[in-house]
Amino acid sequence: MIGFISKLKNEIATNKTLKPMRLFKNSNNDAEEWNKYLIKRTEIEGETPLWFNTLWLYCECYMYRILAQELVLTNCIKTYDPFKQSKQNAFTNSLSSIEILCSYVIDVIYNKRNLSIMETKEEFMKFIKFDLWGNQCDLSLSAGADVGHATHPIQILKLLDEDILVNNSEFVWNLLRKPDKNNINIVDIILDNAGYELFTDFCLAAFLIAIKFADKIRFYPKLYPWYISDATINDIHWTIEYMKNAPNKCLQKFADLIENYLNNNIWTIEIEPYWTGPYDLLGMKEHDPKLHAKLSEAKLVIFKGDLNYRKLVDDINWEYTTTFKKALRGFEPTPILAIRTVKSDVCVGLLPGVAEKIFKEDEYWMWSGKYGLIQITTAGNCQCLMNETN
Ligand SMILES: O=P(O)(O)OC[C@@]1(O)O[C@H](CO)[C@@H](O)[C@@H]1O
Ligand SMILES: [Mn+2]
Repeated sequence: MIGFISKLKNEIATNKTLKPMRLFKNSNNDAEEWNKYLIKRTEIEGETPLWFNTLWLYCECYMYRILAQELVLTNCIKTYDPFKQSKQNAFTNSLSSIEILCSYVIDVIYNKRNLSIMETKEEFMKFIKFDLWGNQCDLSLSAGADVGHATHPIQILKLLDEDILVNNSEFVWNLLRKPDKNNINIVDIILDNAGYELFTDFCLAAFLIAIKFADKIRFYPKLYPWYISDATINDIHWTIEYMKNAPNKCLQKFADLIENYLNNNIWTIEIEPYWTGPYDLLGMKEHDPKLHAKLSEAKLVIFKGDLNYRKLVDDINWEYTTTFKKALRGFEPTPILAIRTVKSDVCVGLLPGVAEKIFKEDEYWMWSGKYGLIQITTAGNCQCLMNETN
């Protein structure tokens, strides 16, 4: 593996071609699909894709996928996750924020059962924001260097409101509070990072169940180690186990609640290879119609994070004022909610002049994760509600 990695690093640094992945006998994973995609890109580009010349989204995903493939091909480290320790550190580095948030969640779920509708709405808006800012912690942006959440997650919330460039939480509230046509209200969460962000996903999911906005939450982790910090099923189980054995009573209580949800299929963990495949999300209907149909059963699908956003809008440098719905180009198995801090240079749904104004203040704003988006397809052309919940 070390030999493979140094060769790969050299090929990247010297702008060599991307190579087909090695397959193994009776392979039943999607490496062949990746190889087909390489042929397709070769046709489109008129030559074999080169590391510096091909699409960033494609070659970056390919890098993680070929690394996973080489690991799978070994005899003794097939299931080794090279990023496991970094992900676990990302969680423990954020413990003080996690404990504060956890006692808040436990209080809302167990002690505040009789909230008025307005109070519930206020909490709803907060839980979405906790989940948004959780996305600031990713190990890909920091190139693997330690990350953690260190500020007080509740006190800081109001101060961060001006950094939410689009906040469609009101539309999300209106969608979820209406009873579904089906009897069972499903919310799907396409997860992003393990560590603090995954914990905020748990908080939002538990809150949605507590206020009966969802009967079932389906979590979708990554099948392979991905973008350093993305959550795999092992990371989910490790997180719950850690919480269960932590000295903090709130963490233990929350872990019990989560286990109860999982044992009763109120929460499920769904393994789908599509998220680590070569296609953007518009391609799902053609390449994985079953998954597309599955998502359409949900009342809402939440896509967490920057990479999912890039896949939603196909990493196209849309005008910043293009509507979110338009940038999705027809991918809408059900209403789609993107909760993402801006860490790469794609962004849609802004009011005219907003992007230009921020560029004047900070030319690197699109790479920093300072700004957030809460964007839903049902907002249609009203995507520009700025901080409507303030
Ligand atoms: O999807 P996430 O975890 O929010 O962000 C992943 C990320 O840091 O990785 C890429 C750079 O390697 C960018 O797309 C993005 O900034
Ligand atoms: Mn990630």
